Amino acid sequence: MKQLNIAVGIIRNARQEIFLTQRAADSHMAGFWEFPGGKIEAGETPEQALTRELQEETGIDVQQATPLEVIEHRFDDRIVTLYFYLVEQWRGEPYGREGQPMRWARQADLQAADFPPANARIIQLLVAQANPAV
Ligand SMILES: Nc1nc2c([nH]c(=O)n2[C@@H]2O[C@H](COP(=O)(O)OP(=O)(O)OP(=O)(O)O)[C@@H](O)[C@H]2O)c(=O)[nH]1
Ligand SMILES: [Mg+2]
Repeated sequence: MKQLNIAVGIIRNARQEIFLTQRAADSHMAGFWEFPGGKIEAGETPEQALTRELQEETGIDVQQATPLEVIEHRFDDRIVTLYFYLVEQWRGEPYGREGQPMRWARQADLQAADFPPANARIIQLLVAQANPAV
C-alpha cells in the first residue's frame, strides 16, 4: 500500500475566509475541493514542503504557519498522512497557479461533503471553532 505524507495549508484571511482549490479531473479525489498542498519529499520537513507547495500551487510566500492537526486516512489504494497548518501570514495574493478553480469560503460555512473523506475531522474542527461574529 502506498504511504504518502502531505503538507496542507489552511490559508485564512482577516475576514475568516479560507482559500480552497478544486482538484484536477485526472487526480486522486478529482473534483473535490481541497486545501492546497502536496507531498513531503525526501529530506524536507513538513514546513518546507508546505512553503514549496503553496508557492507552486497558489503563488504565495508563507511567512508563518501554525501546526493544527495530523490526520492519517486509509483510502482504498493508499494511506495518506495529512499535516494541516493554519496560514494567516503570507506575501502575495493566492490564486490557482496551476489553472485549478479557486474560491474563498467562510470558515463557518465549510461543508465536509465538498472535501475528500480524509478531511472530515479537520472540517468539523474548523466549523466548530469558527467565530460567528466575524
Ligand atoms: N492538497 C491536499 N491533498 C489532500 C487533501 N485531502 C486529501 O485527502 N488529500 C489527498 O492527499 C494527496 C495530496 O496529493 P497532491 O495531489 O496534492 O500531491 P502533489 O501536490 O504533490 O501533486 P503531484 O502528485 O501532482 O505532484 C492526494 O491523495 C489527495 O487526494 C487536502 O485537503 N489537500
Ligand atoms: Mg497538491
